[in-house]
Amino acid sequence: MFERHQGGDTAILVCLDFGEPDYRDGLEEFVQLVQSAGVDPQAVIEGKRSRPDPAYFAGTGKVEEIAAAVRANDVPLVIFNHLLSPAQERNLERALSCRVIDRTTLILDIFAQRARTAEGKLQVELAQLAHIQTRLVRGWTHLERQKGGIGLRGPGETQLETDRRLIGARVKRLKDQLATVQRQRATQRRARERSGQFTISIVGYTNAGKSTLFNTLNKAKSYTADQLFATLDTTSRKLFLDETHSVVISDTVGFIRQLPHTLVAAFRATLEETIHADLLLHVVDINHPLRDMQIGEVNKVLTEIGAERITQLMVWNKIDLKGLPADVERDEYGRIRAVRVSAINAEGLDLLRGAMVEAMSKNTEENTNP
Ligand SMILES: Nc1nc2c(ncn2[C@@H]2O[C@H](COP(=O)(O)OP(=O)(O)OP(=O)(O)O)[C@@H](O)[C@H]2O)c(=O)[nH]1
Ligand SMILES: [Mg+2]
Repeated sequence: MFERHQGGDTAILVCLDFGEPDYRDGLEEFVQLVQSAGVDPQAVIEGKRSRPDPAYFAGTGKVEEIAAAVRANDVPLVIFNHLLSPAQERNLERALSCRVIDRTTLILDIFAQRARTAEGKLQVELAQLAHIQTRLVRGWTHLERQKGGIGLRGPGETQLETDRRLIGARVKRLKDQLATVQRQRATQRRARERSGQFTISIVGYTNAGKSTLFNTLNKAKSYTADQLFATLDTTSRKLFLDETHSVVISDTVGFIRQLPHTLVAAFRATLEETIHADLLLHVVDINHPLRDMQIGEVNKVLTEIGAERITQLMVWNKIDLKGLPADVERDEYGRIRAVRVSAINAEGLDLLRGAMVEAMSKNTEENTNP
């Protein structure tokens, strides 16, 4: 249904949060996101959002600056690190004579490229359709002859009605298919619950090292990479913590700030594992300059999916990069707050296993003595 990204795309990036806190790091994350989508950034236009001209989002002078960069670099695409309304996108495309996409379309495209399982693909397509539906009012005709690349599917104006109907029908079919998958998952989960199996979900910001931790703990092979959103589908394994304790542990999709709502909604099925976990391992890159923001964003998404009450064990990862020792942090009551590890070197994983066993026994105590 969509033209897949062909690779080799080039783009001008626009980030208008200049002066906001964490501006530099946010920009760096944006560039990384764009590269994760397989797009080659040619230049970054920076600035502040313009108040007087909301239709353009950027003021007219800024739009001219972007247009000049588009011409100078001969790029077919401009990517904004912001959510754009359909009207803003349309106005900007007219003014710049090239495709304009927003942060949501960018993230959706990365997800579309990464989805591996049937379930993951269904969920991404559903999210894309939801995003497109709001954009179908726009005039596509001015771009009709351009081809390829992310964010572009070019039905002409006359196609609009047909497209709306087709999309509606497709959304319904996808939802039915997803419902089937969800029922299967629920059945599996109930079977696990009946067997009294303790379940743990690894959660965290994208690129924190969740899959690396999952692999090292399981010595299994799950896809890791230094790119954003390497993992999109939930993988679960049975893990023995010691002679007497075993758990089912799941690796999950990473979170990012401004994760599109449509995507969170679509990924509910995958995140079901997280909602029903007995314990969350919240993995954080201890060296990351934005780690506090990242923790906050992860907790925000957890609240959004109804998982905010599940006990969290913080895992400060990548201590090797700072030469920090593995360690367990406890609060004033002696409860474990966090464990410092290096997932890649398996440093501190014995401490982490111990902490998981402790959390398990706490949990059982609470359940038997309410
Ligand atoms: N130095 C160091 N690098 C690490 C460590 N753990 C993970 N990494 C690296 O960090 C990058 C991201 O690791 P992943 O395990 O794919 O991260 P993730 O959280 O699963 O990411 P997504 O699936 O994209 O959300 C990879 O390049 C890993 O090699 C660690 O303990 N130390
Ligand atoms: Mg991963």
